[in-house]
Amino acid sequence: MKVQRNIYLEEKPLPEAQEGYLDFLREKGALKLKRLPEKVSAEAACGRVTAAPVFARLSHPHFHQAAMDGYAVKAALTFGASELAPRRLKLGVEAFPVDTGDVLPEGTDAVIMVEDVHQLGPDEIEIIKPIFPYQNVRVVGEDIVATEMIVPANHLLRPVDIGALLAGGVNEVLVYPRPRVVIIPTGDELVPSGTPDPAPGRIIDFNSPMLAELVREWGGEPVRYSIVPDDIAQLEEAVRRGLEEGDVVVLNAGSSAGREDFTAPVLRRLGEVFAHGVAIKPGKPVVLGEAAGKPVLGIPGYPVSAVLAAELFLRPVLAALTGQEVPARDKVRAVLSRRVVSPAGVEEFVRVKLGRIGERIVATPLGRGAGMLLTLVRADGILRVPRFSEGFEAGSQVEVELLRRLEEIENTVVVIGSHDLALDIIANFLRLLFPRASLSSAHVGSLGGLMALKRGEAHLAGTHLLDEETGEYNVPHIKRYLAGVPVVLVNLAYREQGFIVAPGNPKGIKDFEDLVREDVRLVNRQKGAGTRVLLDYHLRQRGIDPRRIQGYEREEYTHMAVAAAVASGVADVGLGIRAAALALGCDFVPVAEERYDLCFLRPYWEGKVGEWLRAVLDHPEFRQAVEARGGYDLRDCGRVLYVQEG
Ligand SMILES: Nc1nc2c(c(=O)[nH]1)N[C@H]1C(S)=C(S)[C@@H](COP(=O)(O)OP(=O)(O)OC[C@H]3O[C@@H](n4cnc5c(N)ncnc54)[C@H](O)[C@@H]3O)O[C@H]1N2
Ligand code: MOO
Repeated sequence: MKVQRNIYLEEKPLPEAQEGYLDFLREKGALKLKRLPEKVSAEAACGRVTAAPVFARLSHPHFHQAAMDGYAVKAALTFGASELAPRRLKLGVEAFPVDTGDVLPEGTDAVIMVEDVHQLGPDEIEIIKPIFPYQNVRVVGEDIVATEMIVPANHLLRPVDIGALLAGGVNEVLVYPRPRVVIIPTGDELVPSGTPDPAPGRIIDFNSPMLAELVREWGGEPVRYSIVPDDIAQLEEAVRRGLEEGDVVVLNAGSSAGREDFTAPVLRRLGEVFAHGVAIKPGKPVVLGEAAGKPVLGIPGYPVSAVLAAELFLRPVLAALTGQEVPARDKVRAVLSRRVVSPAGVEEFVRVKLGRIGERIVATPLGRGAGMLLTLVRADGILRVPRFSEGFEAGSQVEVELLRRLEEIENTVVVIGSHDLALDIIANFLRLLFPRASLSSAHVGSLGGLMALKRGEAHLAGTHLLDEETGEYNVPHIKRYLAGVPVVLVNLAYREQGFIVAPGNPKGIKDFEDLVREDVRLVNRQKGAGTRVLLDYHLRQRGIDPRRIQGYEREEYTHMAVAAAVASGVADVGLGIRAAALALGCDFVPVAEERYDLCFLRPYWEGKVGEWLRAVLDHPEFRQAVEARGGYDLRDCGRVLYVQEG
């Protein structure tokens, strides 16, 4: 393949970029470590990769060993023994007591198990069947024969390998040095991780520690440099030093097209750029190059892009430097719960949550932003949308690469619906009480949750939907939207809803009438959210036209997002729960008590999911933890409020 150079923010297809980069590095002699293999003690060699085959120095066992407790004998003496003609053997002359692992005494070649022997007296035993030569004996080299190869070159040493090396008398082993990866964080805005309260505009350098741990996980030795400002001369200096000290140099950020994105220019000065820009999302502006015979990579700054680009490009380089290949991830077939639209022309990596609902594994896409690291923390798998696809429809069968073991996914409780802080507390107690269980929650509003139940995409939904006609919570909506679906409705809590306002309530907001004031900006919840229904209900009762409210169109998906908008001054008021206001230091003006319930699909309430959740809801410490958040009343927590037949 012809190597293309110096193309600025091109969009190389992924397979071409991955294979092409390794070919490019190979041609440049940059896929070979410049440091020589080193000898390390076998005991400390786990996780290292052998640079040469390892041959046994000793046999194991290295002497004939008794394999059983009993008497060592010369087998020939026992031939012909039977019940009718028992054979007597003189102790210390013909038979010698031995224990498992003992050296076989001179002149003997078999061991009679102690169970097969009659002790006739202190000096004599009797047997009633013969024994064959080498029966119950571990002969020299039974396990390992001296000179035999224990492991080949390019072998990643595991605990069993270490055992075998030591058994074979090999105490030192020649391994590749761990590829030393110099990580250079760049950017004027960065402050070192651990900085307690970064000023606005300052960003904690959390990528370097994260990339360092990935490097370690992939068998490399990370070397973290301190933050380099956006200055081309200083960056060049850092890269030069990195090329001297390291086997691979990774620059983190400055890879895109911004005014201060110097990675590619520096690399062009010191070496060669193979690609700048790959048709992937996230991770597009990755820079792949070489300088001084060593791989140099520019990893984008957004954290999800950084992890993905490192996985796709750095990991294979580290593997190749020690003769390894990157293991493929396991895959699972899943049904997509929501539509995924993706731009054609790039291969997109969509993070998904997975859960088993009945017969199917359901995949729910998580947030797509390249800066949303928590989505990667919560992801169970990655759905790849191919380059020339525009995405997948809801309900389609897709293949998902697993980030967690399938067993964990089988034990995941899937909650979809309205957001409540108590769900996080449930997740925590679930883990404490049942270590193999976990809870995954997606926030799509109360109505969205009921619809997800109807489609069989969750075990349960969190819901607080007020019926405007009857003033009753949840049951009328369940009858309307889940007719014919067997469900069990269980109370989680009553909670206070009210106005979340800035500390001290500077705008003096007391009632819904205040929302139409000119100096008041609202932050709203999305349509279908129970809190939105509550707001609209009160507005209608008072005959207030929502169009008169500033910010009515501005929608957020969680109570915490509403509180954050108020706390940051983007809005003056939002309707939400007291706990969210307290959590972000806002003030709270209560307006209503509402009922927040959990609606289970009945088979899951009756199965292990219900068993787990009943244990959590009944747990006194769980109740205390929820009440401590403020604004919750758990008087009916765990009570079944409504059962619907199928
Ligand atoms: N005009 C264009 N702008 C951008 C493009 C583009 O193609 N044209 N690509 C976008 C994409 S996609 C990505 S990804 C980013 C990549 O940006 P850079 O690699 O140049 O990184 P920065 O701009 O310096 O930072 C982006 C972002 O990441 C944060 N960051 C950087 N380093 C760290 C670190 N060590 N720890 C934590 N966070 C870090 C940084 O503060 C920014 O928020 O460019 C888009 N723009
Ligand atoms: O492609 Mo960038 O890497 O999405 O955020």
